[in-house]
Amino acid sequence: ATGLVTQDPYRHKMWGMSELSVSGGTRQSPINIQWRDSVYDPHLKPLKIHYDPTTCLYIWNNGYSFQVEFDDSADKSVIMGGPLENHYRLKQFHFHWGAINEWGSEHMVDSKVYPAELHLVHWNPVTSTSFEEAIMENNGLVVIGVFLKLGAHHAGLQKLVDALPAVKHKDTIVEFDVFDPSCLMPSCPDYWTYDGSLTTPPLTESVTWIIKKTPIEVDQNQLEEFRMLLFTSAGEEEKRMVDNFRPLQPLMNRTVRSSFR
Ligand SMILES: Cc1cc(C)cc(S(N)(=O)=O)c1
Ligand SMILES: [Zn+2]
Repeated sequence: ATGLVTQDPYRHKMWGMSELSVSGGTRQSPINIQWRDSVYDPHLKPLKIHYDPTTCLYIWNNGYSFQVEFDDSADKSVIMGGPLENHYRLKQFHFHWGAINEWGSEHMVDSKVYPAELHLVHWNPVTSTSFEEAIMENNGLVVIGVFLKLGAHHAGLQKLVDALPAVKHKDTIVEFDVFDPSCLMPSCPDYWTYDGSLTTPPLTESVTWIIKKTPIEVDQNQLEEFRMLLFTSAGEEEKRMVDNFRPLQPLMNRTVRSSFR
């Protein structure tokens, strides 16, 4: 993983390992999850996921990743259970990936890095009145992380991949209706959970992370489609959208809990 340092993905942005952690940063993300240091918590419940496919709105390229946005004006696509005290609404999901299959994920497991990582971002409608407010709230957000590994073709992901050429450039958008992101979840219920932060600005320490233990499989062509997106807007000199992951952050005084023995 030392190679990663020279591959500092956001070398053109000062919020990787090199910047002063945000607000005294005691709970920054991503982290390396040391399996043997994680603590089984028998009080952790199974995660309950109820996504309504008709809440899917559109896909857009935000200059960091491609993002699928959902209608979060009601409790239609929600998660509950797991480490959570109440339900959280799905707002968006996006991915992080590398230029090659040897790296790309933000979190690692025993220093193993995956070629990509899916983040499903949810906010707490009980303690916040909007997603924007929840970003600034302690535990205002829950992000589910799912690792992607190279393997079989993923039929559910392909619908998303087929739309990517329409959002090649930064700030482009395409309608995307009726998609159920549950198809991107592994069937294995096991997860780790820890308190962390956003991995992109504003890097606020408002996230309860739920990292699924089992990766989903996608094929080479699907990963290569991610890598054909651009960081840059139409008309600018093209910069391929790759290595859009933040470097590992110090664990500091945190314990990662597991839902499984
Ligand atoms: C709210 C939010 C926005 C963005 C762009 C990225 C995240 S992350 N990578 O921490 O899941 C969260
Ligand atoms: Zn993310």
